[in-house]
Amino acid sequence: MAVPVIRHVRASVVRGGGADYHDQGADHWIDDNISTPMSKYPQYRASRQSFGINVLGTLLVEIETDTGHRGFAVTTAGEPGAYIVEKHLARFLEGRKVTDIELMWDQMYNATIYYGRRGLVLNVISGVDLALWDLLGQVRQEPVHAMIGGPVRDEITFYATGARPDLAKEMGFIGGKMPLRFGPAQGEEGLNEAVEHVARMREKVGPDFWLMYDCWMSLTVEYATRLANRLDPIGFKWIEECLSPDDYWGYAELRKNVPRGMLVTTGEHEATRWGFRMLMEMDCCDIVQPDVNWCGGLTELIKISALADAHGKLVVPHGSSVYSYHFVCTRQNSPFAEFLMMAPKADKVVPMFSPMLEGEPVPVNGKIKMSELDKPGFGVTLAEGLTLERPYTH
Ligand SMILES: C[C@H](O)[C@H](O)CC(=O)C(=O)O
Ligand SMILES: [Mg+2]
Repeated sequence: MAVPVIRHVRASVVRGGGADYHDQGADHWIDDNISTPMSKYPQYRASRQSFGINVLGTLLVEIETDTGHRGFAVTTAGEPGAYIVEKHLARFLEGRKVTDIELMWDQMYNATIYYGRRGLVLNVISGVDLALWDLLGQVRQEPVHAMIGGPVRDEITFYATGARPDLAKEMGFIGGKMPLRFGPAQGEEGLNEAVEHVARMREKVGPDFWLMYDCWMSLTVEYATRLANRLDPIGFKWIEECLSPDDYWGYAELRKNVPRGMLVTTGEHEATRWGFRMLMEMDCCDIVQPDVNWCGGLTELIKISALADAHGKLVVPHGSSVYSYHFVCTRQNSPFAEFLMMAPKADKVVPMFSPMLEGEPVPVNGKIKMSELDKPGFGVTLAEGLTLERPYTH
């Protein structure tokens, strides 16, 4: 059988939620007084949108073959991402067989290395890579999970990230990860409030439900160590992304400092096998959290995961909806997954990439059954009625 050849690559921008899940309206828990590296500036403390967390928006990558097959994916990269796809990366796809994914990845990475390696460029490469996997699934009429080894369990178990772990418990999740609202910018009073908040939540959820803090790169080693020690007696599962992703040395120190049994997690803003190699060889954390939308896509996540397995680390990907679900179900060292609560008050389950995807599965009683993922590619289509803008062509 002749292998279909890629004919067209298109990149568009979509605003309002979707893969850029920080691009929400007013009064959303995800933008309400969260400790960040910008919290030291009072004018940027109350809202992450005030310093531009949502400037990029969602990038949509669509790929079409000479046989009329189509694949697509969304990621966070917006208009600059669209430029990179159209003006730079499309050349490595058009004319290639749909099965040449490894080769296309290698060319995209090496051709952008002089201005890329991580951040925006890797978000874009991830988006293209995921669209290629979706396309291959459409051509073969197979789910992505089946093409990367197949499921190792019947369902995926989730913890929830959001402002209301107490409600997440009622919805069947195994744990609740809260945004840290008070960090070094609020001094001792902030630290006390952060600890008291967990104590109040522990009262509501009982002794066994996991509680975690997402510190979104906003702490110092000294502050994170004190916070971890104060939280330990309350029962605390993990402390996440306490430091800048560049501070591998700080993470290594923090991991030694935290109380025995408390986990240190990080990696959502790390990219490629080489970035994760640093985290693992320096023993920076217990769980790595690559975001398949940002770390280099599925092609790279498979390598990161193998590296993590060899280092005895769990891989619990950050967010990323179906792109993460199709991976997590295939790996023994990814025993559970994250679900980001995108309802503004975190009081109900809505699809993580709302309102962009049709057919996006959601956890029911904290679980998604494998049968939900048994559709070609990533099993989703673009929602109807979206406003797509294609700012560049090639
Ligand atoms: C809640 C966090 O600040 C961030 O918005 C999401 C994240 O880091 C995570 O889900 O993990
Ligand atoms: Mg996080």
